[in-house]
Amino acid sequence: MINKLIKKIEKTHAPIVVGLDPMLDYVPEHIKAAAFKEHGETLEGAAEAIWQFNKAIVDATYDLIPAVKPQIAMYEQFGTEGVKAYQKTVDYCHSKDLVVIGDVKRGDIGSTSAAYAVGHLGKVQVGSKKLSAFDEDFATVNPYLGSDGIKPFLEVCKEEKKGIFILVKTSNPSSGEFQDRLIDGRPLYEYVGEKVAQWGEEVMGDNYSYVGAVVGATYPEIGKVLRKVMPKSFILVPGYGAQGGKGADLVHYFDENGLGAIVNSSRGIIAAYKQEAYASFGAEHFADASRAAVEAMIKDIDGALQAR
Ligand SMILES: O=C(O)c1cc(=O)[nH]c(=O)n1[C@@H]1O[C@H](COP(=O)(O)O)[C@@H](O)[C@H]1O
Repeated sequence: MINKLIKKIEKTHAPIVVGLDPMLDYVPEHIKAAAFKEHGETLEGAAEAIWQFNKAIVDATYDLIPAVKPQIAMYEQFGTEGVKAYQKTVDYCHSKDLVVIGDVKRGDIGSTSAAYAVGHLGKVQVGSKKLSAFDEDFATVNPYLGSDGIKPFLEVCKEEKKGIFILVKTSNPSSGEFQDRLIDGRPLYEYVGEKVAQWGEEVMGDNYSYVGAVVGATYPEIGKVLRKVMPKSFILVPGYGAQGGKGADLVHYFDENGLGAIVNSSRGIIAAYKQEAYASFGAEHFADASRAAVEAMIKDIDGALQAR
């Protein structure tokens, strides 16, 4: 899957991923009204609204982008109906040939991680059959439990040729509380980065490993260091747009060929119609606003890469 992701980035010239994080507040009133008319103000109604919202955004942007990243929390808040909307979104994105990064941030003791890995990336044994469940292409993984929480994911990645992005340095304001702590004079994120590089050696694609890393756009100096620590790991870079990251900050996350990183924006794309810059589209044309925001993001990142 890492090879497919890279091919798609080369084809679209867009090292970006659209984050499908559909909070109900971002869904325009006309979509909510139609969903509530059919299902009432219920969890089912909410799930229908976020699904219709996602579908319109995917339809408006899929030809410009290589990948999407649905964040499962936004769906889980609506219970099983929300999880069904997550699944519909994953399947629909696959039908549009998009690479799907399931932002599920899993990781546990070995046996439990194995179940997460099987459910999200692999196939679960049911009687004589092996069945795919969520079937994303990549999943985000939390490394805090150490190697035995990661190894089951590596096994499934090997079998299925899928991938993971392991949290190394997250974009949030308090990420330094633990991740920047010095151990023998070096920050914890560097140790985690080294482990990511090591785990990645076991599951190499053509040029990059199936094991990637998450490094937030909000800490560009750290991104520069970690690019060197993990030369064969693709970096998923969240924190662009709504959290303040800009193209010019991100050039060091990429290799000399403009590969090696993929930048996520969620609210900046899906709720673009609520921003001043795209307000002229209006809520009716929210998906066109998302397309314009994708085009602007590609231009910003490509411009920064060309200028370096
Ligand atoms: O793993 C992630 O994707 C992630 C890691 C991180 O360090 N920071 C981060 O913001 N994310 C996710 O990336 C998305 C960012 O959303 P926006 O700030 O709206 O672009 C959310 O789905 C977050 O959960």
